[in-house]
Amino acid sequence: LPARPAAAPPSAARAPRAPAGPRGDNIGHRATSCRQRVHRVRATPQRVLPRVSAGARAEARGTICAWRDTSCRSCSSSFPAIGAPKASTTTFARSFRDSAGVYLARLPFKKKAGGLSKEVYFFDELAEDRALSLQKKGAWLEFYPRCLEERAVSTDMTPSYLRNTWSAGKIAEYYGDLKSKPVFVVLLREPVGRAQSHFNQMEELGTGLLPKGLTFSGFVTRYLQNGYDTEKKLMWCGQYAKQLRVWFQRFHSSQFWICPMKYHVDPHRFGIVPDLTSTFVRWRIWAFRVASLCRGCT
Ligand SMILES: Nc1ncnc2c1ncn2[C@@H]1O[C@H](COP(=O)(O)OS(=O)(=O)O)[C@@H](OP(=O)(O)O)[C@H]1O
Repeated sequence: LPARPAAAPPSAARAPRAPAGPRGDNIGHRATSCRQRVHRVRATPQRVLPRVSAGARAEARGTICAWRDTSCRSCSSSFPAIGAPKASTTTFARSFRDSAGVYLARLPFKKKAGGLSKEVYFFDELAEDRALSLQKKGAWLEFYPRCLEERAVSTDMTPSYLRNTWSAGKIAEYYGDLKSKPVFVVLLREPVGRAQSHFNQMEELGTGLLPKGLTFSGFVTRYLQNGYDTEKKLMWCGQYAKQLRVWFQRFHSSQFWICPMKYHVDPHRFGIVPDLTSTFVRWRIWAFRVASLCRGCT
């Protein structure tokens, strides 16, 4: 990973000296009494706040500058869906991205869907071979909307992150001091059904990653006999407890929104919430107006 950009030098972070206030606020004034001196000390930190319009300030309230770098004003993903593969993440992504204020990365090299991308693979091993990579951190952020637009949530829904033990570390390193801010969506499906769905997809795609003639039932039998797993680790993909343990070592467990797939695709049947997705989205949009990550919003 590249080193995090160095913090801006103190002189750059410091706001220019304010002119003498006309209304008796003594910021920038010479303190002439003890009382004024105390007031001045308290007021000083406010001087580093950006001088932006009231509307923009309201929008930015509660957002956090990741790098204190005003050259880039794009917002990183604050709400990644990390898995699991074949657990209805595409359905989730579709309903979610149609909600107001929700943004997916728009990748110029992607032809379909106007470049909108559910799966970015930025924190995956694949990222190293792609146009996006951790080495191009700034380039990645440019694909997200700018701060202070009507953005509530920006997201990356790459379901392979959950199973990849390295993705948690990459994300934690990337966010650094702000790693307590993102919230991760995890949809989980009954593991054998998940594996079968994945197996079928690999067969249909003809990836060549399955041994010739192997049926799903033969695969399960071999797994039960000697722990055999395919090259794509289809059985490992369903071992959520082990995977989440790695994530919980990097992030606090309260940062994970974990939902069994059956509740997501058929909430009525379980009498949970009449419309789980939209309720969830509304709640999250509210939450992320407060907690979203952004870069350079000063
Ligand atoms: N609404 C609803 N109801 C029932 N089942 C649903 C629904 N949405 C998605 N699915 C099933 O989820 C499987 C695809 O999951 P993903 O979209 O996560 O796949 S992927 O990882 O993005 O490739 C895939 O499972 P299989 O059909 O067993 O392959 C989809 O049928």
